[in-house]
Amino acid sequence: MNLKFELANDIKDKIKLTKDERLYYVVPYDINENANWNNKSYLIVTTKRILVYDGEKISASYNISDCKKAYTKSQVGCGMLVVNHKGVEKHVVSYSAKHLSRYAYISRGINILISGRFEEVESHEYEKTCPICGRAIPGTKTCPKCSKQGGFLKAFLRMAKPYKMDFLKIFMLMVLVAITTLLNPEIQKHLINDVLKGNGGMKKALVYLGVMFSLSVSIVIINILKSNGSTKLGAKIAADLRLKLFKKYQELPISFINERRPGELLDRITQDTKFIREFMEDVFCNLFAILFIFIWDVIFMLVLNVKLALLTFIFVPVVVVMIIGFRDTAYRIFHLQRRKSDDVSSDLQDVISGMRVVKTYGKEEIEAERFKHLSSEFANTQRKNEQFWAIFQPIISFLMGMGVVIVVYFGGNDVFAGKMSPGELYQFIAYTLLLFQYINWMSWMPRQLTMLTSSLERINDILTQDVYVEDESKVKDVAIKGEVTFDHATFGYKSYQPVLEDINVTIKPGEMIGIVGASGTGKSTLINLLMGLYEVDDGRILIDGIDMKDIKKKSYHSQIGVVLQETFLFSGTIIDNIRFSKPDATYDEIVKAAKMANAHEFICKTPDGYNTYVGEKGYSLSGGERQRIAIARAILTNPRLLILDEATASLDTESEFMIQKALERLTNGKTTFAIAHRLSTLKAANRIMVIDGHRIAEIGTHEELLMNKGIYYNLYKAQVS
Ligand SMILES: Nc1ncnc2c1ncn2[C@@H]1O[C@H](COP(=O)(O)OP(=O)(O)OP(=O)(O)O)[C@@H](O)[C@H]1O
Repeated sequence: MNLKFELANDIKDKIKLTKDERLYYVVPYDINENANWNNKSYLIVTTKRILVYDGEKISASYNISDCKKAYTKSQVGCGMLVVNHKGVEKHVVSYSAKHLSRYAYISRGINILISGRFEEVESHEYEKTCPICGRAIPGTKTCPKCSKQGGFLKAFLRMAKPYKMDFLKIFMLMVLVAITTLLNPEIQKHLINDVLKGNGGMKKALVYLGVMFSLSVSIVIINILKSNGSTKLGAKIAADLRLKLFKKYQELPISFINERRPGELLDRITQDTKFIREFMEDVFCNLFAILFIFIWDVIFMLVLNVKLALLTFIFVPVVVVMIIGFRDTAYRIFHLQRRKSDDVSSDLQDVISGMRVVKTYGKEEIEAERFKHLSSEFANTQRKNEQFWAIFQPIISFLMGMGVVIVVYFGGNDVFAGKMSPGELYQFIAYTLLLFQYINWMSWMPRQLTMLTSSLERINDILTQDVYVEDESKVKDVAIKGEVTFDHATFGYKSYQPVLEDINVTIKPGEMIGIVGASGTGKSTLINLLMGLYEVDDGRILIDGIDMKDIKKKSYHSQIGVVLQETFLFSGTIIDNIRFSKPDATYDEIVKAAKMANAHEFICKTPDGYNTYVGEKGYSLSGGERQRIAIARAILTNPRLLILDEATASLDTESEFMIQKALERLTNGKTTFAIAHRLSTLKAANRIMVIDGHRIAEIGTHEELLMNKGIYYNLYKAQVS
């Protein structure tokens, strides 16, 4: 997200930077003091001042040294930046919702300057609206309308690069097809002129027929080889793209995955790669052969009879203009169709994974109705798309076909006038028919290319996303002892909405800390940060005094264990699921872990013991059983840091007892973060941390917090009574 827009020179002159003053942020604001839309107005932040440029003049200026704090206020569809200037809250600028994130960064940047530091804030978020056309960007990194110019060929070449040799082989076969195809009319001319006009005998005729036969057989053989090669190449490219996308999904930050709908991500792997494969099989394998034939065909026609050739091409410019004219419409409809397809896939995915809830509440009909609506919207766009091509393509074929009529009429006249031999006219008509046969094929090209462009764009949107790559020279393997420090840690899922602010706490190695607080206060967020799923926006998380960012992710994750309320089991056997945390664990290690997790007994009672297949999400196991598998998973890696998120919530007393016992074994001597709503489950905790109002509201032992008579005391009282 751009935080430093380019300023015109006349505005720069008005800022009048002093000698040691630097320009840090320049961002537009679009609502003026009368609540009207505003253009070309900027908020400018230098190392010393906050300036407001209202489109004509610098209308306000605040010295940073006089400010205490900057913050943003979100309102419906808009927001405002406020600074505390000389003790008075000053409204600096207002902006529409599209700038909410941008101003969150700016207020953070101003606060850093207020605190006397000079780090510049950067934003890795993408723009939500296109800076060129101003439209909302619909689920892709760049605006589909503005990005498509010139980008397609590059994207295609980038995709094709690893398969150079395969492309070359197919290309050679295409050239062979073209040569053999173009030779046929030449032989036919000789057959008519040399043999049929009475100059040659049966022997000569048989020779020509033999050559024609051999050419036809060669065309068939080369075509088979070519189609085979293209099919293989198409399947190979599609498989490679699927794998690349899959790997990329795993590398992308969880925030990116959360922002996209599952169906949309799924469609890019299944549908878009399928379009590319189909393009390779149906279009690409003929593309160059046809272009080659086309060019030579035109040359032959011009050599044979220039006048006739030019008359044949009379409609070509009309067709080209039509194709260019309708390119944008075709592109837009295709993009819409792909998005509607995403909607259908996402809804289907939602309903299938939430089928239990749907059935429990008897909402099958409502869901079917919703699906029907989405499906018919998709069908409508698909219909519009097909209708468009159903009209467009025959018009193009018709226009091009008119050329044959012209050839027959004018060519016939030339033969009658003795300017052309019948063989030459036959050859010319053969070339014209060939030309129109391929033009007809090419009239499908805009459609195929639009499909390919749209799919390539959606695939590239994912593949070109920036991912955080560890700098091998900076990160290191660390044997964790277990001290965890939150040092002024601040984080929000949305940059303008902090969930946790200025968290400061140190947890000693082996300490168990309970995390409590009302629902939605940020308990899970705290452990999400600790699990490395998100990075803090400000401040640091230190593990044994080392910034988490400087520890190799693989090394860190191999030393943490997690037991969450909802245990996700992959489709596979129980043993596979336990082994997930440590793929090289031996059978004995797994059984030992399962015994410690109080899981061995129930596993032995399942039909195939450790080899029992647990279906998708492990539905065939009870909540308590799944939980114990998760504990066994955690035990297996002997983690130094343990994260328990309501591990015993919603379990019956017996299960809870079994799990408590297993957890006691697991947590022994390990730094443990345990979230709990039922405070009784935190008896073993050394300290308890209460989160409220984005911050740590209270921290201490159970007894200390009770004596405080604060939030914890009230929560405890409410639960006991
Ligand atoms: N992936 C997400 N994207 C955006 N906002 C989120 C996300 N996850 C949580 N939030 C928001 O962050 C806030 C804190 O959520 P969090 O899950 O950390 O609360 P919690 O204290 O664990 O709640 P609970 O006790 O109900 O589980 C909530 O307002 C929630 O809506």
